[in-house]
Amino acid sequence: MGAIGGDELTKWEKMQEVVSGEEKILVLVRLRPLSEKEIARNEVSDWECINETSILFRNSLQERSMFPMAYTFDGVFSGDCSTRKVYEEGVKEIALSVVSGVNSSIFAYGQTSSGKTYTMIGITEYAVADIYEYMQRHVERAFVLKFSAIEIYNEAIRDLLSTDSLPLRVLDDPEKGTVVEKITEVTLRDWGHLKELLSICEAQRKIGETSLNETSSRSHQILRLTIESSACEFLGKDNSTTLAASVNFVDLAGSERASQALSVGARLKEGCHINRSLLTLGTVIRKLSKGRHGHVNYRDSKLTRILQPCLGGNARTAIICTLSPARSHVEQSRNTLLFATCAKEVTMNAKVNVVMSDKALVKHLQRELARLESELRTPAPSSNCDYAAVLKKKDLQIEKLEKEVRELTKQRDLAQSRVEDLLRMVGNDQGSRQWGGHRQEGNKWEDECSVSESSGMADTHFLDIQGRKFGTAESSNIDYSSNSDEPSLNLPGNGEDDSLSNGTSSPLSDRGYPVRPGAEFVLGTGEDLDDICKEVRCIEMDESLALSTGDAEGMLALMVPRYSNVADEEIESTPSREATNTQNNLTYGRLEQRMQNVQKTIDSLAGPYPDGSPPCAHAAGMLNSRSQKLNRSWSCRANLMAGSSSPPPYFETAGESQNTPPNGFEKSFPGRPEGFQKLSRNDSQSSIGIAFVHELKARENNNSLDEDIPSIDTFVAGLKEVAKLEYEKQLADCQGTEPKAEKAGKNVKDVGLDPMQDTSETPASWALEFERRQKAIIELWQCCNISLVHRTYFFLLFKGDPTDSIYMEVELRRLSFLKEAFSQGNHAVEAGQTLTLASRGVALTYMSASDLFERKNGGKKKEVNCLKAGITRDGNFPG
Ligand SMILES: Nc1ncnc2c1ncn2[C@@H]1O[C@H](COP(=O)(O)OP(=O)(O)OP(=O)(O)O)[C@@H](O)[C@H]1O
Repeated sequence: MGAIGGDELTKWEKMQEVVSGEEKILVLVRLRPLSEKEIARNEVSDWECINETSILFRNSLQERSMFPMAYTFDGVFSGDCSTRKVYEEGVKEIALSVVSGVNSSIFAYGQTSSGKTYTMIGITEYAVADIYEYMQRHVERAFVLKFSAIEIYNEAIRDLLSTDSLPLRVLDDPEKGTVVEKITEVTLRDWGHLKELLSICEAQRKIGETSLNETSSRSHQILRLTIESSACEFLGKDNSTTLAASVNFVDLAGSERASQALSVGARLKEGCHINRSLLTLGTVIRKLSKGRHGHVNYRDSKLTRILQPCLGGNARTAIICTLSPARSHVEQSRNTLLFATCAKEVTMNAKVNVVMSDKALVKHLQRELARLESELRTPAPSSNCDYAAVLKKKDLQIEKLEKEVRELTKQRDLAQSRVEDLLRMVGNDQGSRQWGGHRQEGNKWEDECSVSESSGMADTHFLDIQGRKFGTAESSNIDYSSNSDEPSLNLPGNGEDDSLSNGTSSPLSDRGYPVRPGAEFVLGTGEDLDDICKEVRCIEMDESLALSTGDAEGMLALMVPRYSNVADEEIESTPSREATNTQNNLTYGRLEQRMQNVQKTIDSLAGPYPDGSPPCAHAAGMLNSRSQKLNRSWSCRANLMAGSSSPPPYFETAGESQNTPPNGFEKSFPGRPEGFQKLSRNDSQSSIGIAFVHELKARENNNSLDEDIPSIDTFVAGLKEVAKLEYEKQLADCQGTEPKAEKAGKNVKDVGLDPMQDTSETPASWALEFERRQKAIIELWQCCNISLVHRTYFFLLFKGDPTDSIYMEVELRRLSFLKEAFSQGNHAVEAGQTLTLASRGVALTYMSASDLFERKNGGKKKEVNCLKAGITRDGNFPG
C-alpha cells in the first residue's frame, strides 16, 4: 500500500470538503439503432432524441396515451452516437473520480438486447484507459490497482476470475460493509494485464441465446477496479496515508418478457431470477428517490446488497439506460424510462476515502493527545485573550442588565405616577360635580369666579367636548356644512333629548352651536365618571403604546396652548410674541371691560336656561366642569407627553402637587398664579384647602379607588377658597400694581399663546380668548378636514382622502398620513416647522417631542413627533 504524508492528508481532507457532498445519480439514456432483425420485421423506431437531454416518443397512434411523450435526463444519446461519445460526455468524470479517492459506479440498465453489454464493454475500456493515462501523468504518486469480477447468476455469486464455480457468500463486515467472501482480487501489473482479465470475465460470463439476443447475458456482471494511491515521497514512512476507492462497471442482465424472449427451461428460470433482482433494484431506487426515509430493501437481492454503497451511499453513480427503438419494445422501453426517472432523483453522498496506515494513525492520535494535554496544563496565550474577551462580554452584559434595571425602575415610577393621576382624576370629577351644583345656587361671587375659571380653560373646552362626544359613539361626524363660522356638530347620542344631568337642557345646543355643554360638563352620575375614567385609560394606553413601541413618528397631538409650554418655546420666535406682550400690558380698565364682554358673549350664546338661572352661571359651571375633566385628562397625558405642559393651575390640586414631584418645567413655569402656587405647594392660606390636601393625602395612603375619593364638600370648599383668594389677588394687582402685570408679562412674553400664563389678564379676557380659540380651532378643522375621533382628547386625526374616512388612530398617527393631509392643503410639513392652517390665529407646529419626553421621563429620550396647535390671542398667528 502506498502512503502519503501528513501534509498530503491535510490536502486530501481539504479536497474532501470540495469533492464531497450530495449529488444526484447521473442518468443517461442511450437509444440503439434498429437491429437487422428488427428492420427485417419492418419495425419502426418510435423514439427520437430531440436534443442532448430529451427523448420523445413519436407515434401518431398512441399520441393520446396516458404515458408521457417526452422524457428529460442528464443526457440522451441517439442510435448514431458512439460509445466514446457516451463515455466522454456522460460518465467519464464520474468514472475517473476513483483516482481522487472517490468511489464511483457505472451501471447499464435496460431490457434484453437493448445494448447494455455493448455499451459497458466500451465504457469500461475507455475508463480503464483513462485511468492508466492518469497514472502515467502523475508519476509523483504511486498507484496500486486491483481488479475483481463477479456475476450474479440465478441469485448466486460467482467469481469470474476463478475457475472454481462454487458460489460465493456475501458477508457484512463491520468496517468494510458488505463484502463478497473469498473473492479473487488481482493486483494489476499493467493495462495489458487488465485487458487479459477482462477477456477472461467475458468468457466466463453466462451467456445464452434467446429469440431476442443471440448472446444474451444471463447474469449481472460487476467488474470492480480498486485504486489505491499515495505520494511517492512518503512511501514506507510511518506517517503515510492512502487514498483508496473503487469504480464498479455493472452490466445488468436485461429484463425480458418470457413471451417475447420465448424462453423456456433454463432460460425461463434465468429470466425469472433476472426479473426478480431487477425488480428489487427498481424498488430500492424508487424508495431512495423519495428520500432516505424508512426501510430500504437492499437485502432482498444479492445485486442490491452488493451494490448498496453505489445506491445512495458513499459513491458517485451514473446509470446508462439503454433502449431499443423498436415499436414492439415500447412497453419495456417505457419501464426503463420510468426506472431512469426514479433513479435521477436518488441522492448520493460521496466522500474522499483516506486510509491511514496503522502507524500513521497511532502517530496522529498521539500528536492530538499531546496537544490537548498541553492545552490543559498551560493555557495558550490565545486562551488568555479569550478570557479577556469573555470578561469584557460579561461586563457588557452586566452593564446592559443594569441599564435594564434602571429602565424598569423608571417605568415602574411612571406607572405609579399614572395610578396617582388616575386617583386624582377621580377626585377631580367628584369635585367638578359639586362645583357645578354650587353654581346653581346663584351665588354671584361664584358666577364671577366661574367666568374666570371657565375662560381660563376655554381652550380645552372645545377639545374635551369633542373627545367626549366622539368617545360615546363609534361613528361620529362633524358637520361643517351649515356655517363656516358656527359649524354644528352632529353627534350620535347627543340629540335634542340630551340634557344636563340635573335635568336642564343645553342652552348652546339650542342655538346649534358646536359646543353642547349640557352633555359634556356635568358629571352627575357614576356612569359618567366610569366612562370618563375608561376614556382616560384608553388614551393613556394608546399613547403609551405609541410611545413605547416607537410609533411616535406618526403621533399627532393637538397641544392646546395653555398646556403647550414647550411648543411655546418653539413659537416664541414668531411675530405673535409682540402681540402677546401687548396683551400683557392690559390695564385694569381694559380688564374690566373684557370681563363684561365675556359675560355678554356667553349670555348671548347661551340664552336663558329653563331653570331661570343666569346663563353665565351655567356657562361657568360647565366650563369649570370641563376644566376639571380636562385637568383629569391632562394628568393622564402629562405623564405621557412629558413636559408638554403643566396642569391648569386653577385645578391642580394640592394633592396632585404632592404626588407628582414638580419637574423642572413646572418649577420654571412663569404664569402660575401665586395664590395657587402657594396652595399647590401645600401651604395654602386656606384652612379648608389644607383640609382638602389632608383628605387627598389620606386617600392616597389608602389605595382603594372607590372608598378614598375626597368628600365633595371639602373639595368644593377648597376650590372656592382658592378661586376667591386668586380673584381678589388679581383684582388688587390690576387696580394698584401695574408693574406686576408688566413683570408677569415679561416672564411670559415668549409664551404668547397662553393667556392663562399671563397674570396681567382678567378672567374676562380669558373668556374672550376662549371664544377666539374655539372659532380658530373650528376653522382649523374646516381647513384641514380634521376630526376628533373616538376617545381622543388630544389627538387630531386627519382625513387625508376625503373619500376615505379613516378613524383608526393607529393608522392616522402615521407621519406619512399626516404629511399627506398637510400636503393636500398645500402645506409641506417638516419637523420643527410651524404652519398656519387657518387665517385666524391657529398654528400647528410639527415638532419632535423627544426633548419633552426626556424631561419628563428622567432623561429617557423618545423620538416622538407631535403636532401642536397654538392660537394667538389677537387671532392672527402668522405662518
Ligand atoms: N448502440 C449500438 N449500436 C450498434 N449496435 C448495437 C448498439 N447497442 C447494441 N447493439 C447491438 O445489439 C445487440 C444486443 O446488444 P447487447 O448484447 O449489448 O444487448 P444487452 O442489452 O446486453 O442484451 P442482454 O441483456 O440480453 O445481454 C448486439 O448485437 C449489439 O451489437
